[in-house]
Amino acid sequence: MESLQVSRFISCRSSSFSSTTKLAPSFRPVTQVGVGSLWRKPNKNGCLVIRSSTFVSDGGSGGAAGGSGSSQDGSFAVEDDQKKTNKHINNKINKNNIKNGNVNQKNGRVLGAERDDSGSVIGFQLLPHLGDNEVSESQGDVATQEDVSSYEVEKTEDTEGESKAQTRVTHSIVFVTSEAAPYSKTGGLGDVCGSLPIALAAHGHRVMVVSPRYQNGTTADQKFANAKDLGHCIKVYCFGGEQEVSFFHEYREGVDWVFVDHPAYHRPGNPYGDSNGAFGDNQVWFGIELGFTLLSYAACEAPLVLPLGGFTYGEKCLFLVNDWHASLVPVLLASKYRPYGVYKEARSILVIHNLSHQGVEPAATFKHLGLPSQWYGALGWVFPTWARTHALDTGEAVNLLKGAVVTSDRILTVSKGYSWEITTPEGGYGLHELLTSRKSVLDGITNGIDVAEWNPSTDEHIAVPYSADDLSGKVECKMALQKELGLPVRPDCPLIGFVGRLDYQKGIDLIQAATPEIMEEDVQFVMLGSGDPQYESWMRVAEVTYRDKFRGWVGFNVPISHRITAGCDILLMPSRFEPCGLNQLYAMRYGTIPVVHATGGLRDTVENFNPYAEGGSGTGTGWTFSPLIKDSMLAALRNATKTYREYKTSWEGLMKRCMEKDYTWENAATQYEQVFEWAFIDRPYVS
Ligand SMILES: Nc1ncnc2c1ncn2[C@@H]1O[C@H](COP(=O)(O)OP(=O)(O)O[C@H]2O[C@H](CO)[C@@H](O)[C@H](O)[C@H]2O)[C@@H](O)[C@H]1O
Repeated sequence: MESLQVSRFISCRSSSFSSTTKLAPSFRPVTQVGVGSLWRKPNKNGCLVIRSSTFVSDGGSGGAAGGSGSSQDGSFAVEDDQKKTNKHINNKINKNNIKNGNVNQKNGRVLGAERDDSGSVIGFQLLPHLGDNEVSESQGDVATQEDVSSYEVEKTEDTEGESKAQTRVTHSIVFVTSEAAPYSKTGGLGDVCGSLPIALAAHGHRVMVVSPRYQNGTTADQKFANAKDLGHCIKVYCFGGEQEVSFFHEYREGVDWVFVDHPAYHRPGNPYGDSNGAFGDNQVWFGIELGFTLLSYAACEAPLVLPLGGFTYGEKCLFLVNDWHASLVPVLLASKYRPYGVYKEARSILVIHNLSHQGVEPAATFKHLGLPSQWYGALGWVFPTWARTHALDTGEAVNLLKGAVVTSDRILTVSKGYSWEITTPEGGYGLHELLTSRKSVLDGITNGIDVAEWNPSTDEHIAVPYSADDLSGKVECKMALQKELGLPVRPDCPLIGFVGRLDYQKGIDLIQAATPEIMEEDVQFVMLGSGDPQYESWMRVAEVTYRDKFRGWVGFNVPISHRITAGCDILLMPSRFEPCGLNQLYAMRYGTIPVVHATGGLRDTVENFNPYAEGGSGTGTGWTFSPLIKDSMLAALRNATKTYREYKTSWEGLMKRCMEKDYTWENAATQYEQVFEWAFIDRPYVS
């Protein structure tokens, strides 16, 4: 089971549930979430009551899922309150329509909300009917966004130069992720969840990102300094007890960054492990399952209970569920919300950044997740016989990612190539048949990059700025890097780089095997990475062995990653599989030529160099090699270094073509929007 990076032997705790729904007496509002957790709002007595009367209890454990029979308790109060709220909003909109001369509201459309500087909604834009240019404005009370349809008017010019209004549907989007740059990035997932939300917000969507508030006692804690405690708690019943979770919030670049706070996120190390390795593997620390279970629960409640900028996101939202850490979200929607009339119109999209991590736990973990027992099948997973530890091992497990595969409305991967690979036995890590069964809702969208952060003409981390029009600064960046790393300063010597996690996925073993032969050439090689201690040690040894040619920087260092990207001539990525890959995109933007294994997103984004095309001026942006063996990698590297040395004009053409590629998030965000539309056209997959 080396390739399937799952842990199988995590200790479990007992669970108890409660459907207590009373508002805590303290100032901090506390919402309790257990079996039967539903959207609720205070009734006249200040109690939080839930819609289905069956679920209202006065505390204690054992609240069971039941039918939706009526009673004389608070459930009707909620419905009444809800109707009143809607009526109030409708009245408000009508009044403003009349005030603004738009009396024909019946045929009208409510457009996007208007916000003040802090992000609070201060009014809604109304359009009398689709295609009409007239837009009136209203000042409304705060409300949930679902109370209004979300449309935006864009003024565009048609071919005759006349301006005309177009409508664009906007959504309330909730990203759920274990990491987001700049707060908690450890890899590409953090990059994507730090940038895509901003790009979507710029398109007019209301966007929230829910991720943990990690505190590990280092200066990294400061990254959360601007996030303020919202003073709102929820209680979740899982892992054998009542877990109190609170929320912090920062509004930045048009996005609501919501951080879930709980002691499970307060410990040394990164989100997935400490110096002893990944938490799941060392069997010592169990907080990772608890932490990510709470993340999903909190993310489901956040749109309902957090009045961000004055009003909640409401039920009609779109959850973007990133990887296994957030995979309980669609399961919770299907098992604990929709059966009771909540989130009926919400949709969820599973975004797979890396299928090799699935969140697989012993079957006994299921009872700690707080899910109704009949939902075991959604998560249940059986290891193939060869992967079992002994003759009596039944191989039974729960697989969180599988839960999302079978309950989310759509599935996305981060490149088209990878979306196909995961439906094959080689790339599907045991889920290929399930993924194939959902092929009609499976798409791939290539990641974008943050072109502001990764811009060689403005990058503050590099020695000298440069651009495709003036490449002179690049060689100075190279010399500065050689100097900084204590390598001989040789501007003409090909400098090869690697940046990334030191992981089986990234083909470090191949680099290790090929290094003696690479070092026979007149080249220099720089590696930056952290991860598997075995590879970290090897890098240290290689640095000593090849003192004038090799540098291995062990650690996670963003400024150095920029300097390597700018200073190297060639970036090596022999990834075993690569869902998208960001470093080759950064490299291309910096005129650093990628040499990559032809897999997944690498094959989609790097075009093999053809010196004879276009009448000899050449096409392509790098070298792709296959199969993944040492000799084919070495051959590709030799082609690259030979071109660098002997065909300067071709090399410059390669650099310029790379630098002119468009990998902005703008492009990707537009494709995401198309998938959002498809998600809302279909009925919820599990309703
Ligand atoms: N030691 C170090 N110091 C500084 N920076 C470092 C670093 N190690 C890695 N990084 C940075 O972390 C990011 C890694 O991104 P990748 O896309 O290459 O890989 P990752 O496998 O983490 O992501 C997964 O998710 C992403 C996003 O979808 C997919 O592109 C990818 O294929 C998939 O495996 C880059 O920004 C890189 O510069």
